[in-house]
Amino acid sequence: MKKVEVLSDKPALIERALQLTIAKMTNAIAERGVCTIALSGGSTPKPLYEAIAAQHLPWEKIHVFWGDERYVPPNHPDSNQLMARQAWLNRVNIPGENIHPIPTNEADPAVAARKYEEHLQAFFQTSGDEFPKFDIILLGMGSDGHTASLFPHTEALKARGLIAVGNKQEEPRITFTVPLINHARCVVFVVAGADKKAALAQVFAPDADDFNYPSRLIQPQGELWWLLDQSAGEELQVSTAAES
Ligand SMILES: O=C1O[C@H](COP(=O)(O)O)[C@@H](O)[C@H](O)[C@H]1O
Repeated sequence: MKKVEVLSDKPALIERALQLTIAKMTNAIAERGVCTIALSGGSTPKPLYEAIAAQHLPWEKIHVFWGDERYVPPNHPDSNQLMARQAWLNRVNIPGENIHPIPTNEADPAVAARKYEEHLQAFFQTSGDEFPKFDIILLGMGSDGHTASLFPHTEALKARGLIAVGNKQEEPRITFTVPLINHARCVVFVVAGADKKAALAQVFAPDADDFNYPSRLIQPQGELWWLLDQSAGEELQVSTAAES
């Protein structure tokens, strides 16, 4: 199931992303007693995290992971973990053990990737070829069509495990792989800004190159939502009807 919505502006986009995220969290808790959510980084989701922090939710039933991380210490201004803690997690009464950051303290990022993979397998009690099923994976998209830290024409796009080392030029990052994302129950892209328009046209084109526009590779078994603001999505032909 793929749904695309174009919202009038960024505040409307964040409001819709909030409504959808809360609905999916609430459903997961009602159905399975717990919600597992993976967060995106970058600049777009910060107001979404601030809005989630203002909700009354059963925080002890929510487990928070990250879909990608820059390979910097957790107190570095570029850290996706730091941004989510400041905007959301430090503001609510969520137990520390429900927060599952990507480690960035190993000399070799590949070791950190393997440790996060083991952490996921232990938490979800999966092994071998089995993939965890996240209730919600939030994603952003860069103006080059990357998502998480799956950059165009990088080895990480071909990874078949859970976690890979992604590279932005020479800079290492840790990222969920395409198959891990595609096993989610619900994937929500939240994309804002006119600089995303050209890449979005390629991501939605019937015959573009998946390795040039990695967001095309995200085709989950569960729901796929693309929430766009008007400046990003104005040239796409899509319905604006809201549902959840
Ligand atoms: O580098 C990253 O960028 C994307 C998009 O970020 P945005 O600033 O354009 O919102 C993000 O989804 C990813 O998590 C992040 O590491």
